[in-house]
Amino acid sequence: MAECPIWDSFTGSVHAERKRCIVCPFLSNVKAILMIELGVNIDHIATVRQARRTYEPDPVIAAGLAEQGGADGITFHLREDRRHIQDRDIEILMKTVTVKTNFEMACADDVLSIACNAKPSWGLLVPESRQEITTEGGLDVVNDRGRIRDAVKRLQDSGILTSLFIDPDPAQVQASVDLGVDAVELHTGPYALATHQTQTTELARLDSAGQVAREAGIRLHAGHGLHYANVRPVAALANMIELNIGHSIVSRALMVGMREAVAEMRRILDLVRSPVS
Ligand SMILES: CC(=O)[C@@H](O)[C@H](O)COP(=O)(O)O
Ligand SMILES: NCC(=O)COP(=O)(O)O
Repeated sequence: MAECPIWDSFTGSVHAERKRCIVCPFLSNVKAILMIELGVNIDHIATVRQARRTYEPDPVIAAGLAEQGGADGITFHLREDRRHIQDRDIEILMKTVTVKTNFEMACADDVLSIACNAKPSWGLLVPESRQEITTEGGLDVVNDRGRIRDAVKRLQDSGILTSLFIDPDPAQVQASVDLGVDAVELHTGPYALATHQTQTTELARLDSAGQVAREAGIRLHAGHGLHYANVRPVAALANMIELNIGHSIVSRALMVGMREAVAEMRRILDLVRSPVS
């Protein structure tokens, strides 16, 4: 069977001839219509643990509970400052997670080396600065092509599917496509922070950026700041394949537990794509 985005997402393999394949775009469309993949980011389980520099709560256990709640993938961001996820977490997660692993990192030599050794399903390159409270924007692929291309190649040479965290800007999407990545993850922070009046505009930006990805036949992902009340319009965007959500799920998990918090988000996403919705 020729490997295609659907086959890729289940096996983590890459369809080398996707560019010329006439089946892939069709199957990718079918999959995007049928289901949204939920990547659960467990960073902020580790934030609580690091508040005391202790052993609990353990993001590894949270990942297992997230899987039981219906996560299609586990996302973790090994920051250069190690403010939350630790190298130890990566080592154990790679031995215990049974769904897709999505390793977020800056284009930095040390974390790239760790990722290439760990060999997660996906590597998501994100911008990073020590002073930021959280990720503030997307990668500037248009103006930083060389450094990003080198990081993408290192991951691809290790057999890792690659994605770039970018602002919803068609030029950034096209620059990402030109680097040969397997997906782009659109930064939904501005959408999440938008007022009722500007949210429609932000959604339109996400949709127009997503159109470039769709036409190029690469996977369309989104994340940052999504929560139970604002996720549906983003999930409903044409050909949206995967959402990565962390802070809001972990916040809900503090009240109802990780498994239930993930299951609640799963139910919302399934309603968005079910024929009855
Ligand atoms: C890129 C992104 O939005 C998240 O995946 C990121 O990992 C947020 O985590 P921080 O809270 O560490 O910025
Ligand atoms: N890449 C986005 C992600 O993994 C989760 O971001 P957030 O939901 O914690 O803001």
